[in-house]
Amino acid sequence: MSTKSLRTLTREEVAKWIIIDSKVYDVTRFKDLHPGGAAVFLEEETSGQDVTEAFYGLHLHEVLLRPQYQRLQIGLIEGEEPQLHGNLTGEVSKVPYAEPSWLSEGYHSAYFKESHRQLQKATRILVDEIVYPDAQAREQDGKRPSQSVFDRMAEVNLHAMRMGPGKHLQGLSLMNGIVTPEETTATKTEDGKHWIVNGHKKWITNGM
Ligand code: HEM
Repeated sequence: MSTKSLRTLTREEVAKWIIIDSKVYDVTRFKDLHPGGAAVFLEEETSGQDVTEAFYGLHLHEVLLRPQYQRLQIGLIEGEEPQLHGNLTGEVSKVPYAEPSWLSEGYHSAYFKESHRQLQKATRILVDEIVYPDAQAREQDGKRPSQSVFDRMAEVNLHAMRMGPGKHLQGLSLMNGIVTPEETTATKTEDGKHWIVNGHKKWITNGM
């Protein structure tokens, strides 16, 4: 007979485990705190079962990424790999209408060029990697956003860009040089009758 000491489990305990995308969660203690009620975990088709479909029908993937729920995971089903991932860093969401149309696949815009896409992507990476994790952690401890987040935003001159176009952008490297601030000049012709405008006009009220 094997001498390996095994943990003794009650049938009730095992029934409190559920599988979501190959990950095993122990919801014994959590069940009474569950916003959707404890009853869902006691049903025959939930307790001890693979509830991936039911879970994703009622929750966002992000729920499982919250630290207090990550802690509920006690294991992984042998030989299986989780298949469902949230948004990858910097990627555009594939959820219909979750993104502005100019970012969606197959959409061509007369206004947005490659440089706009590069700026959008770099900004999203910064938000995904620096801003979002800090926001989640501050949500937990109730403290103010970390100074390091503001510093990283300032490094790429994000604060300056958020103030819109203007002189304050002159000479700055924006988002590590992805965007170059343009200077528009207006000089009078020699006869003083006309203006010569150099640069790009981005907005024309009433199209006039
Ligand atoms: C580890 C497992 C689970 C966790 C961490 C969890 C967490 C949560 C959270 C945080 C909410 C609040 C709403 C939200 O933020 O989305 C919620 C709501 C809910 N959950 Fe769960 N849940 C789990 C499993 C399940 C399962 C297996 C079912 C059913 C089969 C279920 C059914 C519901 C229902 C019915 C609601 C209420 C939805 C509403 O009011 O619109 N949950 N759950």
